Amino acid sequence: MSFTWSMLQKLLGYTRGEVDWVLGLFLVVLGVIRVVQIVLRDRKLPPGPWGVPFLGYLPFVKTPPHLLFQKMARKYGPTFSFRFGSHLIVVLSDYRTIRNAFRRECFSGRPENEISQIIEGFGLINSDGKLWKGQRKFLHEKLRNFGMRLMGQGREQLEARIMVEVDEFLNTMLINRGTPVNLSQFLTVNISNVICSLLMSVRFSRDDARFKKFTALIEEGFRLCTSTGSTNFIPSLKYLPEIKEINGKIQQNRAEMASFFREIVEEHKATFDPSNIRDVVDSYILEIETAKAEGRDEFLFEGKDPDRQIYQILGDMYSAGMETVKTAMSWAVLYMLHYPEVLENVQKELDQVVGRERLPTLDDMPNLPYTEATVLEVLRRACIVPLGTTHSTTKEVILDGYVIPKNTQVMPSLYAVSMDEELWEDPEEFNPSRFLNASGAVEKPDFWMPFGAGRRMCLGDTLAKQELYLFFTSLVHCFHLKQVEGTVLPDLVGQAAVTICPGEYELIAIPRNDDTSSSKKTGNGGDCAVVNSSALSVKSQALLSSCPLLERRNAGQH
Ligand code: HEM
Repeated sequence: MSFTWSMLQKLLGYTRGEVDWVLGLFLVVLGVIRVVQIVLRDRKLPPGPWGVPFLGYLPFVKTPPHLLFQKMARKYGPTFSFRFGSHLIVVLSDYRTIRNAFRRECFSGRPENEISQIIEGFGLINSDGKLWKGQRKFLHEKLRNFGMRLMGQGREQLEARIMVEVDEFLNTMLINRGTPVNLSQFLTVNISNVICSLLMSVRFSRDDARFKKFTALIEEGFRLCTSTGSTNFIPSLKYLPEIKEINGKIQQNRAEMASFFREIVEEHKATFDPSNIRDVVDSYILEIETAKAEGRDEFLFEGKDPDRQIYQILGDMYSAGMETVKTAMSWAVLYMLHYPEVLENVQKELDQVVGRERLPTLDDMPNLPYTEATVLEVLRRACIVPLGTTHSTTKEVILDGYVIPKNTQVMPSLYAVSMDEELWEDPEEFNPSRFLNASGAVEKPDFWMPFGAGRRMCLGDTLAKQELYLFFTSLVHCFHLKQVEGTVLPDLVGQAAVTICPGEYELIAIPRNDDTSSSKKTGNGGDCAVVNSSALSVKSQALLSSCPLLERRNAGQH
């Protein structure tokens, strides 16, 4: 150091004190220029709090982020910004702004972070650009072919698939009638089976060791990724030994998931018949073959390993489509226990429209406005995915007069929208009638958006709505639902992570036909004409026998 000083002194012909002074001034000027640059740049950003150097606003996050962001929107306005570590975050809380922004391609990127580096751009949820666009279009089209559509041909195919699981779920409830049950545990296998059968023609039984392993891996994956969330904002944390260890476990967890999916894909390849496309895996195998034959495999996967892409798609669709629907169902039942008068109204409507001899179908939905409104209200009030997914800007953009730089993380505060007092009267209140107009028909406003909006809106919203409707209506049509005496129900605030889940609870289900004279004996020794609907069994059997993969696992060979 002293060598540098003396060199400088000699070179410039100044004294030591003068060099110190000039250098000091130079550093101050640099500092001032940087501050002015930041102020000028940030002046065009949406307003927001400052935070502290290096960590930004992270140390101030003491409440669940969706609640904090709702408060911040009241203080800074519906579009605000702050820094988490080195990342600039913009939160949108106004439904018009969310819709306007997310319909633009420049808001459809995904942030670069630890997880995206591990995933390496595979799959759908964490990919972006041309690859994401191609995958989303392809999956959207294939899922529609498998009946994921609101109207028209093919819808009954998906309905039959869901009803196979509803049937089994109701029978499990029947076996356990009159005793306290944890609904969420019973739902896991049947909701998993809907998405697994659609994706890869796999159905598990509750006690299947592979199912237990599979769900344990998914749950562990979620937990591990959440525990390293801070590295997404402060990347240097990844060098800490604990974080290194967790990242190693994430890699190991992913390798085990990949070997599970590899087995499924190899089995599909061995039994593949292009004239009988059974599921999403078959659709991919066919598309890859065709693309290769036509020399356009580059277009489909941008040169990436096609099998790895299928594994990631299966993992993405399963993790996005299983926990969310199960959580929505658990909320729906918890709301019914908190609001028994709503449950009674739903049951009355079902009795009048559907009758006591069969289960509700999708075709009944237009004639069940109060029931449909109840499902809409559960999705609004529970707001299962409170902050949607994090988007990223692919270039500098102007939104509502603000300049948002490239690579800014943009979060939709769906929770703030569903609890906005200017949009909803008494938003805290659970009130299905808010979705009914003066003539009693369902009216769904533009600001009902539990599935997000725009280009990256939920890909499974139709399936989710149909599953929720069929599981929920079938359950309440067949059973009285009661709180277990001497227990306290969980509150309606829930526990927040990526999704908001209700606390654990048990309930007692009593078959509704127990108290009518039209009871029939079921194979399980319970009394419930509706659960024993023979029309349902015919549909379910037809679906099961149409696909040997489904039939085999159902017969318990795995
Ligand atoms: C009640 C159930 C569900 C809710 C509340 C829900 C909600 C959401 C939300 C809010 C987003 C993010 C939208 C955004 O940030 O712009 C999303 C994305 C997504 N959802 Fe769902 N979802 C549900 C069920 C499902 C199901 C059943 C599937 C699959 C079959 C699914 C597949 C996806 C996928 C793949 C994405 C990411 C789309 C992309 O990145 O392009 N979701 N969902």
